[in-house]
Amino acid sequence: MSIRVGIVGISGFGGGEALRLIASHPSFELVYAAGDSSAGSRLVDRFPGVPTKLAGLVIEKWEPATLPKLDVLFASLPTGASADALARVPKDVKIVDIGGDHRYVEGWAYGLADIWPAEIEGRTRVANPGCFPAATLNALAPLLVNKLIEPGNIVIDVKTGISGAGRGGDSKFGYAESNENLVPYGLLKHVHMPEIAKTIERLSGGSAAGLVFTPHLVPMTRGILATIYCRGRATTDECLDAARRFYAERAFVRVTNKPPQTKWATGSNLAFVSYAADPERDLIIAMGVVDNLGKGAAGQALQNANLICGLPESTGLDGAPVWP
Ligand SMILES: NC(=O)C1=CN([C@@H]2O[C@H](COP(=O)(O)OP(=O)(O)OC[C@H]3O[C@@H](n4cnc5c(N)ncnc54)[C@H](OP(=O)(O)O)[C@@H]3O)[C@@H](O)[C@H]2O)C=CC1
Ligand SMILES: CC(=O)N[C@@H](CCC(=O)OP(=O)(O)O)C(=O)O
Repeated sequence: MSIRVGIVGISGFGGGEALRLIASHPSFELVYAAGDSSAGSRLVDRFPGVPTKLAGLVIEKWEPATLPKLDVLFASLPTGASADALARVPKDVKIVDIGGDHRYVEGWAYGLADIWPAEIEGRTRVANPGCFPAATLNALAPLLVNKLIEPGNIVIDVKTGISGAGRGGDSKFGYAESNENLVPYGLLKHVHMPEIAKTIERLSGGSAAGLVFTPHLVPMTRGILATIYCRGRATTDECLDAARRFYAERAFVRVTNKPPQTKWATGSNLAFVSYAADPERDLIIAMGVVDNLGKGAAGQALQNANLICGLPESTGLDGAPVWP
């Protein structure tokens, strides 16, 4: 069965990763590519290594009124640039929005594919979580659901690779500014705080009022490591056991005894979670690792597309990570 898919924002980092994954997906056929300044280029001009079958596909100027017949559209546009345009996409085209415009918006499923796949199946509009929520919520979910931590007292410290900012990102993310540099940003008000807080509240039934979230840019291309400080009396083994039970049927979340490393996930849709706890100090440290372009963007987007198309969720996503 061939499922006709399109990508708008294909020249960007998220769209380019969606292209890479779709190119080897057994059921998805890429028939439409769109963008803005890249319109008119063939895929091979932007991606010299693209498989031959896709090389001649021409990137079109993004215009929802002129879409070809599509089953699924992946939107990977700057946050703020997709809401109006996606509202004009015909209802029979399923959409997975990788950007931030539809998270916790009426009519859209919040696509935490490893945590509530049943809420995504059968939907036609899915908002992919942000890259930081993807890393942190997979680590927190087993603790929150099993009431092992206080939902109102969580401190999240996150490190991200530079590709998280996109290729259209601010020039302050150039090599000279980023190499051998560590940069905290978005303190106290990062845009991902509301979706993290809402999900903590949904999973725990309590308030996330004390949430602290601080991201840092680190000089690597891909990867996110979230180190999350929580209050709770469980032991390390109890946290690991809770996570192993919670993810027993899930294909993409690996629970590890060792603290996870960003390279474990590179190029994959995997999420790694682990825990270290000291009950006497009322302290649980949860750790989560993803590739920001994998589980943090295009990988989870394809997992969500599989779910809404009625395919096994791992279809086209079970390749091993890149190592080293
Ligand atoms: N990078 C990451 O790790 C993650 C990104 N995201 C989100 O995904 C979205 C895309 O991010 P990312 O790929 O990094 O960004 P990039 O800056 O790398 O790419 C942006 C893309 O959007 C296209 N675009 C911009 N404006 C328009 C427009 N008006 N009409 C049509 N196309 C347009 C650009 O096309 P052109 O080149 O043709 O102008 C380009 O393909 C953002 O919302 C981002 O926040 C989410 C999770 C992780
Ligand atoms: C390094 C960097 O800048 N990362 C981005 C997160 C990327 C992402 O997930 O963005 P959306 O929520 O807009 O989809 C940021 O902090 O805003």
